Amino acid sequence: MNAVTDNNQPWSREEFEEKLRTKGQGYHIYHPIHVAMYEGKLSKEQLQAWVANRFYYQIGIPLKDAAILSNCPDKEVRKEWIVRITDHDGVDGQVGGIEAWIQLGEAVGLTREQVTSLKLVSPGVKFAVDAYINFARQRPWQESVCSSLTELFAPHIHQQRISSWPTMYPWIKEDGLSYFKKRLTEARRDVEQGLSVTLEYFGKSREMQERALEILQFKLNVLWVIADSIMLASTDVTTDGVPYLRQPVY
Ligand SMILES: O=C(O)c1cc(C(=O)O)c2c(n1)C(=O)C(=O)c1cc(C(=O)O)[nH]c1-2
Repeated sequence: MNAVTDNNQPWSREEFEEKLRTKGQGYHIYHPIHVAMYEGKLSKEQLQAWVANRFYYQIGIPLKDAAILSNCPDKEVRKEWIVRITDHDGVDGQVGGIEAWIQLGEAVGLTREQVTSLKLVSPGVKFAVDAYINFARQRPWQESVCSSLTELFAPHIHQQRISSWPTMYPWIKEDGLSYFKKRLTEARRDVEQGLSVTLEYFGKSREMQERALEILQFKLNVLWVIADSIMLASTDVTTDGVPYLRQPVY
């Protein structure tokens, strides 16, 4: 077998999964705002800005999942995928992720209105989240499933917050952490489904496997830009003595 043919061989299922997992090196857990958050270095105002901005991602996720459902003709996949929407919206009297996030907002000292009005959301966060939703509207459903695979890395960052916040930010009410606790189990289940679709669908050729890695990189970029935008919006920057306007005026 010559080198050219060799390069075009698909990776084995295990190798392909390993390549996807290695992408975790670019996860937003390593973004300066998340490192500072973990180390207890954020001010109350910065944490509030993070929670208020991230709310836009939280409400975008069910829209993204509804777009995936609308593109997916496979009933068995839809039956499993639909749970992601009820996880966030709530069902049968149970608090969903969106409500739990609003409660997180209240636990860090924001009002419900401050969170849900979206007045504190920066333009960069809107662009990034909208790009993720639009990707799911426009691309084949298997590509959108692949883009959700940053969830492979999410339990680690959620666990970090559960362990560090009570010590680093004792002023945050303890029940504010319930969103992250709830996601620990949900994300593990989601990842099993997302990974099996991705390994199967993109596993057919090296070209498709490489496409899957590109898609995962796109999603890592979405998360990174969200973090960049929040950091900029919550940091005092001065140009020539003129303070940077932290919140856009609509
Ligand atoms: O707090 C985080 O850092 C974080 C990251 C991610 C992610 O990696 O996309 C998700 C979540 N949280 C999350 O709570 C969540 O429900 C979620 C759904 C998805 C998705 O792409 O479908 N990602 C994430």
